[in-house]
Amino acid sequence: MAPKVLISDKLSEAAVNTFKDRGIDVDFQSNLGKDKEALLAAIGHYDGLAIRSTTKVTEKVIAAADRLRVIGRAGIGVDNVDIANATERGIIVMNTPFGNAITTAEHALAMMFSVARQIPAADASTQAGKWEKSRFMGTEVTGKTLGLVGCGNIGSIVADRALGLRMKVIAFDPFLTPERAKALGVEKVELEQLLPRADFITLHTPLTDKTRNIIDADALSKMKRGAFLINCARGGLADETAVRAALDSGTLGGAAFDVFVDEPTKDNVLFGGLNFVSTPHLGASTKEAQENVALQVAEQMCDYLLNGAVTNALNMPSISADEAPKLTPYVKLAEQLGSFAGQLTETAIEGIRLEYAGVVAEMNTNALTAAALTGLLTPLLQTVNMVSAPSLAKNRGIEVEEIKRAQKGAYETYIRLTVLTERQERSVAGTVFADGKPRIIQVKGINMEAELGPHMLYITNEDKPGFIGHLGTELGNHEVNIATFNLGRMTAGGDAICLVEIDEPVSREVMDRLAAVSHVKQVKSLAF
Ligand SMILES: NC(=O)c1ccc[n+]([C@@H]2O[C@H](COP(=O)([O-])OP(=O)(O)OC[C@H]3O[C@@H](n4cnc5c(N)ncnc54)[C@H](O)[C@@H]3O)[C@@H](O)[C@H]2O)c1
Ligand SMILES: O=C(O)[C@H](O)COP(=O)(O)O
Repeated sequence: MAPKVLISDKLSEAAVNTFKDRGIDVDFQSNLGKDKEALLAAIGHYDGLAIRSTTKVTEKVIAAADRLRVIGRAGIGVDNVDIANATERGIIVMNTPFGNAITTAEHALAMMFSVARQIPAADASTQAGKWEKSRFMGTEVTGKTLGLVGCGNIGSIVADRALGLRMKVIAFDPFLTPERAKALGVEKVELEQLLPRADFITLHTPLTDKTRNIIDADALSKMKRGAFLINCARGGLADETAVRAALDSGTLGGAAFDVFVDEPTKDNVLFGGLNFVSTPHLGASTKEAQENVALQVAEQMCDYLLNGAVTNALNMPSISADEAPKLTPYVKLAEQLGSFAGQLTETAIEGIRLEYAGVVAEMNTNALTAAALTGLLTPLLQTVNMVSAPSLAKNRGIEVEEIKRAQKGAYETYIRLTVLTERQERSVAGTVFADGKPRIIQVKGINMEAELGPHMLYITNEDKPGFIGHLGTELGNHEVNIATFNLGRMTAGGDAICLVEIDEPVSREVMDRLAAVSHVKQVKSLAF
């Protein structure tokens, strides 16, 4: 029986034709995604679900999706899909990371011109029969400074176009290397420098714990008076109430938002604000982009449903069926090493070195390097997987070096990952034990044997008596349960590292208490 796909959002007909041409049964119900009950009733009949951002693929939908094998997002953001649940159910979630980037960058620029020249208000006034020529005094963009917050796919296209408009472009993006910034023709700056310098600020980051409300009342107060703010990325990057206050007070000369905290938004605090321009999440809505993403997602879904090939999956490494059983624990190890190093690195990464020793050196190290890059980039990029990680790293100017050694050390086989930044080199190494579970065996040259759990504390300290007791008491006092505790030290009384697995993440307050424990140099919470 041919696989059956449901399209539950407004996708280009190009997707329907692709599915049909490749022999897949397709139901195109473009409004089904808006009707939760109807979606729940229907989903059990399909092997594939193709969506945009309207359909919410919740735990409930996934539970009802008995046959579902693949969810294809025709677009970039997958915030509307419960990926953890899909993964648990063995359902692949794939997206099309580049298909609508140009179109969205163009929308951000359209929004910039809209606020610079107050076009929507001038249009409404003119069509109302008024001729308010003196009311609408605009701002020329030539020679002005555009501040990008986020300089990935879309941000870098915005930068390119803005340079063509003879703007000066500055960018805040912790993952942007100086070389990449130079190649793009943008000046890499810190957020604190960007805020007071930019005449226009445009947001192009994913919504993460670090970027939520990145433009809050404090950030707005540091901006140039009368500057303009554009958000065509994700609702929640800017605090809507604070932006409204800044429009009312004149701190902001205007703001243009395509995306909102709650969507669809019918009654928003920003509506009616002075020189506030809005569009209903239209960033990706051009015929060209919609055709790109629809065609791409349909091809990817067909490849998977018909041949088992995996492209742009967010929750599955691309490994062939033969290799899978041997490689899987090492993929997990490589991803953990990357994630560990990525979470410890706070400056731009210039390169990484992967050393494969022993039996792992004979395996598909390309897949393992891709897994390490996935772990490394995941804290910063919205959608990264083993397929996209190597090219994303390359685009960002991250050099990747692989060294393979046949000889064994103390361990039969191990992987060491070294991150190279402007300031330093930092290594972390691990192995896979006979139980198939990865272990960390060395951090910054200090030996230890630690299994990584979902919530970890990484502590660097001086190896001095009393430290463990003090730390344990502090954790106990705050009801933090320790699952595992691992210590390693360079020399007796010298630098030491402590990796603690805890049952729940700890609060900022507890982190501050731990940082104050005697002999502690640094405390970080890590998530895996
Ligand atoms: N409005 C729309 O219709 C529309 C369309 C497409 C994409 N988007 C959204 O646009 C955003 C950007 O998409 P993209 O494809 O360019 O993503 P991307 O992953 O290519 O780029 C995101 C960039 O943000 C940077 N970043 C991450 N954390 C940061 C932080 N704390 N501070 C500063 N920079 C940080 C990353 O280093 C990366 O370079 C996403 O939120 C995406 O969902 C919106
Ligand atoms: O993440 C995306 O690709 C955009 O937000 C576009 O969303 P849409 O497909 O619902 O227009």
